Amino acid sequence: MSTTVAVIGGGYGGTTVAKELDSIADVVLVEPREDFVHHVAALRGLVDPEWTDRLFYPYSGLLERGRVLRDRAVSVDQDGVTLASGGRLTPDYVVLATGSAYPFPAKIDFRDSASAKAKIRATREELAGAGKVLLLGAGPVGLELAGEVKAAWPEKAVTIVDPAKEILPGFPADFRAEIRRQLDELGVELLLGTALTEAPISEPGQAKTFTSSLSSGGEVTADLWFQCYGGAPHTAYLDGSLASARQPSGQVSVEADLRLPGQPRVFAIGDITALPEGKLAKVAGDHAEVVVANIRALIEGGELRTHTPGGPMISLPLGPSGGATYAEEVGILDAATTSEIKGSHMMVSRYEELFGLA
Ligand SMILES: Cc1cc2nc3c(=O)[nH]c(=O)nc-3n(C[C@H](O)[C@H](O)[C@H](O)COP(=O)(O)OP(=O)(O)OC[C@H]3O[C@@H](n4cnc5c(N)ncnc54)[C@H](O)[C@@H]3O)c2cc1C
Repeated sequence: MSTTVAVIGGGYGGTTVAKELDSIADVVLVEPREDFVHHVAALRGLVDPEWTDRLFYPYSGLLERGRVLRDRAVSVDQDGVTLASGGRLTPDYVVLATGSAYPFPAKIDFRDSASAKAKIRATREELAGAGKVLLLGAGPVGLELAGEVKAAWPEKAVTIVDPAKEILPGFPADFRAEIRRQLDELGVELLLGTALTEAPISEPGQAKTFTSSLSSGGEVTADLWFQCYGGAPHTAYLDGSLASARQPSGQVSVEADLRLPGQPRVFAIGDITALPEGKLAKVAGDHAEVVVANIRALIEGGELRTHTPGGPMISLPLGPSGGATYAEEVGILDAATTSEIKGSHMMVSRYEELFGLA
């Protein structure tokens, strides 16, 4: 009888595990969304109408033998998975790959793709009519969104506000300086070490002019704002003896072989893991490779592999032709290289291949 594997969450990590185990195990991928959403390109999808449809990939092309169950795990314990539909799975192995939530437009919280696309299009219309755009948060999402807005509408005023004193802590000063130089060149106003003293009167993404005071003195007026901070891992479903692996942050503790402590049959990968490394699709893919190798070893025999968290890395486009990239092995890469490796194509060909569209 074939080994059964339930993969919970069909994002960057989960789809890789499901696809790669499809030929050696009976795989069930549990995912509430109608389509895979290529969130790495979500901000391009907001500003550029040609990109909106390119964010969505049907799960139907992913697996040959296994199935994709359009459902949601409401409880996962040491013995199996309880689904929102009421069903129960009791596989040999469970891979938790439920990722994280992030405010729109960086992540899109609709499970049906028509509603998701309608929300993106409606927000783009609001954005198109706004002269002054305020982004709260100068992390990778706020900075990338500033670059996308400026690339699509150079005439708009874009201001980023963040209480931190510096952008992108943990990255080399030269990298931060290069990003700041390009933001200056684009005319993006960066207000660091300050915060709004009261919340904007409008909803995020809604065109409605407001003025708010800044904690450092002065005020800021904008026609529309977005929240560019506040990611949170999806792990509330952990139950039974798995619940103790859940940290106060919501992240899940894992051993070096990516199993939950004391759990021989339950793995976790990607954004939910409590590992000291960047929360990246690239990292979720690295975790997926280790888990695929380990489930294979558990089925066929052999040594288990371990994952060692890597150093800081980022590829930060500022529009299709701007931005910079940093990784320890390569150092700082310029705008042209960043455009070549990410900004011009947002890595869609990888997903066209994964979902059988290439
Ligand atoms: C704007 C933006 C740009 C980014 N750019 C890059 C980049 O250039 N390079 C890079 O490497 N990373 C990038 N990232 C980070 C990257 O998107 C995440 O690190 C990555 O999505 C994590 O993958 P994951 O598999 O852990 O989870 P996710 O991709 O978040 O997938 C989790 C899946 O689980 C599903 N799920 C959630 N709860 C349940 C449940 N209870 N039951 C079943 N399914 C569930 C969700 O619907 C989702 O489909 C970017 C992120 C954003 C927001």
